[in-house]
Amino acid sequence: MGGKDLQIDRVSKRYGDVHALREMTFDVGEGGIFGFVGGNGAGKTTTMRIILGVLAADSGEVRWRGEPIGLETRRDIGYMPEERGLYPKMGVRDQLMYLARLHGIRKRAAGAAADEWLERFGLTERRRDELDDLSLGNQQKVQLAAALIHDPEVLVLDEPFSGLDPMAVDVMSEVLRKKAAAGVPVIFSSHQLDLVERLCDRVGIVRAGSMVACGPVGELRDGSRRRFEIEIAGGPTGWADELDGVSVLGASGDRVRVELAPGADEQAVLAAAMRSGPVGEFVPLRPTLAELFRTAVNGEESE
Ligand SMILES: Nc1ncnc2c1ncn2[C@@H]1O[C@H](COP(=O)(O)OP(=O)(O)OP(=O)(O)O)[C@@H](O)[C@H]1O
Repeated sequence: MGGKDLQIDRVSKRYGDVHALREMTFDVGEGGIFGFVGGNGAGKTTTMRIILGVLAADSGEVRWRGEPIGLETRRDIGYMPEERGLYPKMGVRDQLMYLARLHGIRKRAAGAAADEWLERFGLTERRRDELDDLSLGNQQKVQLAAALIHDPEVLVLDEPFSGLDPMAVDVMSEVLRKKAAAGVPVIFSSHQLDLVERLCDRVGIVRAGSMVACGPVGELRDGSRRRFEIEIAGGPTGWADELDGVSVLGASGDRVRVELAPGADEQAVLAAAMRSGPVGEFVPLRPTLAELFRTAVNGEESE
């Protein structure tokens, strides 16, 4: 996996009194899928628009492979804007071809690319239909095809999964995985946290225009806190109460849930458990992305 291909460096943006972005900072490397999550109005769309250059930042910089991103590179980005923006009354294949031609692709190659993407999204039968006549999910697939038609070097997708049925989600996920595997950095925003957790190797959680947590999903889940559930047959009580660096969160039956302070040794906890009786289970309790999200966005600690 490559270096920091796309860097968003301390980007700030105000709309009048609204401070939409405050020093937004993150990067996406070659072959990575980056999930951009945050509550409504957190600043995801604004960030994506600034990456694309459809909106100017007040300060900060977007860099592509170390250089400030310019018009040429921006042309190589595949963008799926939140407001979608295809032509509702134009035939599906015609508009894909038109967009490919705008990117300088010759007619024959543009036709072949349009046909290929329509085939991959299962829309070959609908190629002559107006976009308007397609279901929402199928329109969404055409939008993604439009972002992909010129074989972009980067993909920036604003909520590409919203409104898709599970089958369409699978098709879309597969396309993003393949693109990432071919070295194309992919950034997408979503409110579907289970999907983000499944698909992304890194996530960024945004609150009020800033990045509040960013990294591989596994690391964020491991790093936020260390909790364990321990089962000892016979359910002795109080065995964990006096251990250094250990708080007991609760107990029921044979099980005790504990949280370790930073630096506390989990092996010492295991040894203490084993002295108290036969240990059936010693299980790390890792928060889900949804729990991390709630903690990061609300500042509330979830059990
Ligand atoms: N054109 C605009 N004029 C004024 N304020 C704006 C404009 N566009 C966005 N904002 C404000 O900037 C902030 C960030 O909005 P943005 O659309 O980037 O959030 P988002 O994370 O994409 O939200 P959502 O998940 O709801 O799509 C919000 O407070 C929003 O109201």
